[in-house]
Amino acid sequence: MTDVPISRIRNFSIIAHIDHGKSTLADRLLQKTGTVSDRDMKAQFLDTMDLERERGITIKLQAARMNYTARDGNEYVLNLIDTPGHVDFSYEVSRSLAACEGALLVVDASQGVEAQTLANVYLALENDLEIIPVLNKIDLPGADPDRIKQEIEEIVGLDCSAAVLASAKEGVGIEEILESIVYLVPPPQETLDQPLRALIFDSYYDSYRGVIVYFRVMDGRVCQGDRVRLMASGKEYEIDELGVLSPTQKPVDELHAGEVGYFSAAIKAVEDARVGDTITLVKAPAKQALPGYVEAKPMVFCGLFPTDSDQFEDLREALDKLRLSDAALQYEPETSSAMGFGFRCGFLGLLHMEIVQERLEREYGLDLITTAPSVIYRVTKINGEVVEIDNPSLLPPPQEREKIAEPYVKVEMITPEEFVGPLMELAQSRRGDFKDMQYLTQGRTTLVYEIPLAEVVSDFFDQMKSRSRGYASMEYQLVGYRDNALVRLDVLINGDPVDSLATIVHRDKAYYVGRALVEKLKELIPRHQFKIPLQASIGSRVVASESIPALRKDVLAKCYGGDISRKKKLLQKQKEGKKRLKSIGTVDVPQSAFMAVLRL
Ligand SMILES: Nc1nc2c(ncn2[C@@H]2O[C@H](COP(=O)(O)OP(=O)(O)OP(=O)(O)O)[C@@H](O)[C@H]2O)c(=O)[nH]1
Repeated sequence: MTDVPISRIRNFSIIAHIDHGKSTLADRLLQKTGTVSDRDMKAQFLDTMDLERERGITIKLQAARMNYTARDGNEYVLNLIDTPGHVDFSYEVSRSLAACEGALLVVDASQGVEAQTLANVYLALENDLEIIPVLNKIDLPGADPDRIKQEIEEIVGLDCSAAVLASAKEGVGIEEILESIVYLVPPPQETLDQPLRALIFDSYYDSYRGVIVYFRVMDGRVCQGDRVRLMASGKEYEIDELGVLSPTQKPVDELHAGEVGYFSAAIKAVEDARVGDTITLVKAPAKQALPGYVEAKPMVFCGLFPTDSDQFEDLREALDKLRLSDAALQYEPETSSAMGFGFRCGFLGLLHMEIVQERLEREYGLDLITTAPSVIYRVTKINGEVVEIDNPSLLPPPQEREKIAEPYVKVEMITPEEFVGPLMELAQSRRGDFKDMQYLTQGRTTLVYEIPLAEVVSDFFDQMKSRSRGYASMEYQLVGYRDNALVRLDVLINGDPVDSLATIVHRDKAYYVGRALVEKLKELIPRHQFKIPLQASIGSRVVASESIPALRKDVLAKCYGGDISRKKKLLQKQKEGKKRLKSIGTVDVPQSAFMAVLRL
């Protein structure tokens, strides 16, 4: 593949808000360049994971190499590097953008700029990319490209005179987009003579070949069979297979500066070849790694417990396997007096957490109880020691604590004007500090707040969507830690403290949260044959209490008459209903109770 001159290579990615048409556009580009024949065109080629397709979101980024003969008669190689569309994965987005010289900014011409779009445009600008605005969905009756152009110019400060009007669905404007990429996106730099440096922008685990690493060669060249070193991990490997993605894997002998490809090298787990790491040659190593490598750090934690304690080892195996393909997933064994043996797991964010839970249940057939998500608190003890706590039940007792700090995020929301009131109310009810408000075009507004992360990881996103009837979008980033008057709220069921229901809350909200929590639990825990007291307490002080009255439930009561098979069916049904219950002392508590604290 080295016959491609660097001047004819273009590396680009697509930035878009969810549903603005990124995948549809990528499909069209692959079709138009003949990279994928129409016959092979599976809808949305770039999203391969089942889960992604079902949820319609892009989680893992991938790449595709296209050959395009431009109007100037020359043949170009266009590498499309896909980016994940969710804030949890913004580090991966930034690395894939670092592998490009340009980006298509796809905006739905009937909807306009959204928070996610903005966040990714800023990442692209930080990486000095040439940005080409594309106004998609111009076939829609509500499309108003001129207004959206103006909006992009005002908000992003991007010249939209060369913006392309397109309909990915109907194949309009596709050639213009390809021509813009050729003419506007700069070619990679000529750095063939320098020692090899290649940037890993993605990797995935293949059970037969080990980890497959996707990379962009920044300097020098790499050949099949070369011995390479990953500069951050320090590990060395011999390349088994080197190739390009067209878009399926196709082996080649060599890749040089500017090119995008993959290699496999019997790498056992993705954590050995992390996104952002630099590949160099063992025999002629580069002096300095490429900038920007960071190890992804989990922000959200929760406990995962098998409903059936016999499944503990299965859960461990499943987590070990998932970890091979997900370097950001962290876990360690946790023992809870209420839930037994399980794992405390760390995730990049809420979506990441949901994806992992769903995969564990779906792909590994596990039946799990999940505790409410928590963040990392920084506790300064009286003796001056600072400890980080990701599990409320491990908070040192009050007499040992001097102060507790919690992480804050800057939340940026974009919303139609009429929802500004409800959204401000929401942010304030979540202890948010107002920072900024700006009017955009056409009655839309940006709202900026600093809010404790703990308040955002509960159902903030869902609330924002429901209060804005789905129209608002948001984005957040960590801004640091702040001391607050925080306390641990314990929950006692039938007199037993349930460690997995403990939460850390602001002192001013403790009474309210405690009250709401016991009321919710009363609703969620089924009646038993005895009365169950429910209490919320701070230390030994009970702040709220309720009780679930006793009930004698005889499912066979309705079944007078002697139909034995019907009786059996009812008993079986009752047994099934008991799955996903956890016995706390003598009380069966359903999964929903552990998440109750989220929905207060
Ligand atoms: N009318 C119209 N619909 C389009 C156009 N492009 C995409 N769509 C539709 O918009 C929806 C979202 O398109 P996708 O391509 O999945 O959007 P996406 O940006 O890839 O979404 P994520 O993968 O979730 O980030 C789909 O139902 C598409 O059929 C277009 O030009 N016109």
